[in-house]
Amino acid sequence: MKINKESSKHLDDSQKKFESSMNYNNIKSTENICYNDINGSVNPINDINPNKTSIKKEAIKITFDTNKNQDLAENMENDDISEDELKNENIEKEEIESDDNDSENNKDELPQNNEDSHYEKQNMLDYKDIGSTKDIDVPPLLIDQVIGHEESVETIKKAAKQRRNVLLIGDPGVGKSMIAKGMAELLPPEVLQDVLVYPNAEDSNNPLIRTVPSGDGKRIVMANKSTTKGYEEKKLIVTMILIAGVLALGFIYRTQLLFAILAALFIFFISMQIKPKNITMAPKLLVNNSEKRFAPFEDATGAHAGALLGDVRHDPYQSGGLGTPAHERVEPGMIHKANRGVLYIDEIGTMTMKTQQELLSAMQEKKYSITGQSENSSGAMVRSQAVPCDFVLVASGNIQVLEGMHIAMRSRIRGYGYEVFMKDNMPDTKENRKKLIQFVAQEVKNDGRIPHFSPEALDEIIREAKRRAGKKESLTLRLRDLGGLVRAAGDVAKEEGANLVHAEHVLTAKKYSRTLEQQIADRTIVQRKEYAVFNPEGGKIGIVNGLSVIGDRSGLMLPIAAEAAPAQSKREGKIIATGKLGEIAKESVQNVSALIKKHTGTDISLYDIHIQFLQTYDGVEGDSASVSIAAAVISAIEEIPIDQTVALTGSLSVRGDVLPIGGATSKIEAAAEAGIKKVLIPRSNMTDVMIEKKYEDAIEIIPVDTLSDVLENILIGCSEKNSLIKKMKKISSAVADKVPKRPLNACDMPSKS
Ligand SMILES: Nc1ncnc2c1ncn2[C@@H]1O[C@H](COP(=O)(O)OP(=O)(O)OP(=O)(O)O)[C@@H](O)[C@H]1O
Repeated sequence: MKINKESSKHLDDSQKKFESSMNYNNIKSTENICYNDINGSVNPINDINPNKTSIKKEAIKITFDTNKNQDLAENMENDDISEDELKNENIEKEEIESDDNDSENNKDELPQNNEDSHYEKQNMLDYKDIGSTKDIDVPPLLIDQVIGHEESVETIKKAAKQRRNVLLIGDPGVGKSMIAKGMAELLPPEVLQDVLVYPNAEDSNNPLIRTVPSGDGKRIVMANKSTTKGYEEKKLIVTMILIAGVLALGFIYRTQLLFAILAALFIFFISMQIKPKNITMAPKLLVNNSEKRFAPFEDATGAHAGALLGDVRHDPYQSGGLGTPAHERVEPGMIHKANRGVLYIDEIGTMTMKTQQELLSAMQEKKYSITGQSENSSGAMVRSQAVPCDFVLVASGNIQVLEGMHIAMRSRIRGYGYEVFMKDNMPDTKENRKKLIQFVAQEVKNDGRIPHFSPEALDEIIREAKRRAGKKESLTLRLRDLGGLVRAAGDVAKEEGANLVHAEHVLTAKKYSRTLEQQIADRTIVQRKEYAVFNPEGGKIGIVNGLSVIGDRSGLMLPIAAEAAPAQSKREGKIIATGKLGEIAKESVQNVSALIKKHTGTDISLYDIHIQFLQTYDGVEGDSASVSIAAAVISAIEEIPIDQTVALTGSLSVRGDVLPIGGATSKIEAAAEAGIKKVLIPRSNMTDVMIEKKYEDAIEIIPVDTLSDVLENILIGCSEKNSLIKKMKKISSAVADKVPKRPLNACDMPSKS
């Protein structure tokens, strides 16, 4: 086993942070920490550390143990650690300790950081004190159930008070529609109105509109109905008497029977047509708010023009006065139903410009006439008086939605309201974990079919929220997805007849609730292995195992091949990249050429360099493959093989520094799934790593800072590799500064720890 000294200090930080995330206190060292696994057996913390690799175990000991040398000596016995390495470890330890001391001394300078770490160590999560989520009170108001968007909620409360429009921009499932619904609860319900539509005696195609306080509309229509009922009963009796009389005469005068039947039918038909004035003038209740406790909330997402703006139904019997009166065919739109309430439109940019324009004029005028939306329908002849539609618009979508949004609409929201950008994660603090627990309690209550969650199950949910955040010290706010896991875990527990959801139910649910992208990624890995697109063994020139992300959080192996051929053009060589590259990916390919020239001294203008993203039919975007591209190209030019047991990811700056990327955890998991033994990731991503327990022993995670770190870890071949690294050091002083102080590793094949 080899010790990666570079990573030890970093691991120290990661370990401390992870430890605190696990809600363990009263510990003297990491060795005291145990947890129960699915099978109920007690395991040391090393087994649940996401950053844990064989190397990291050592690093942790170095960090926490007082008898370090003794441990190292033990490790030497168990593993192949040389005395030199032991010395280096001592130096490393001293460095770590002095760093720690430094940070102690810098306490005053860095109050925030130290406060945080102190806080992480000292505070216990309160949720261990609760029996289950049953003990958690769910706030009655929806707006108070919104987790993690305190600033947005404040803005919404302000907007509700002043009846302002709001534009919510954020990722799917972060609670935009929930906030909009919550806003409706904050608007005063006592000012609601009902809307009635009456026929217009002078112009039947222009029905009249009347607004009354909410509840009155229903009363007026009911009163009218009871009058109508009495009249209809009387009319029926008279009609029956007349028909009976005529038929009786027909029977008396047998020869006239046929006439009598025809006369009876005629009487029946006429009586159907007779309607006194008070009935023909009966109103139709267009908007009924009588039952509403809160201001109305109308979700008009994806509504077509008729549903949004109101419509008048077609009547094939319009001519001759035999059809349904125009006012009875008038149908309200969502803008009218949302009067004095909230009209919510998700993905507003997908609405046609015409509909957005109409919506805009409705917002400006606060009233909007209803007319038939189809030009070929008789409804288009009808136009009601203006119907009130004084709503608060809450529009939402992701950032791209702005492109499809009518410019005047956006300006109107900005001028008379607020624009809110919603977060997709929140800091991992005690307070926020409590909020997540409240979220689980809410989801259980709202679902109504699943059992409550035990503290260990909550622990597992919080850990998953941390993983899904994909960012250090953060918890995800994509709570719709997390709610899916809560429900799936509840279903598993229910199936087993458990009274509470336990940690093992959450773990089982995680298997069932894999996203489509995760399933596709799994299948792609199997396929690529089958067809030998990549093979995690040995070394190959110009082929590197890159890593990418599909969907939200699914990693995928991205094999990249590079080939360098003498330039065909005398003036300069070309970089030719294939595999459906997006703009950012193309730019990163260009940047790599500058880097290679600068850092290896090779004039790549002498070559035509072909870079292929193997089997990427869906395209590649982002620059997180730039490190991989650089490694593949350097390997191709210098003809030094690349270790195929290693995968890597990272964005390369033009100075050769490896910069952080997104989706570190899922990329590492994808690499482990593909049988990769080592993965190189940017050092600054180390604290983001929260890999699943099952991958912990399968893969070694190595943090890298610079391109030379990458090459050191990925190239195979003793003399060529060393001379390349030396050349790089010599050529670029910038790189030389970044090269680690430690001596070069002995050249060897990758370790199989
Ligand atoms: N911040 C949050 N606090 C509490 N629950 C949340 C939050 N975000 C999402 N949820 C849960 O997820 C569900 C779906 O959220 P919601 O529909 O509001 O998301 P959205 O941002 O509007 O998504 P989309 O843009 O896809 O419509 C909510 O009903 C709630 O159960």
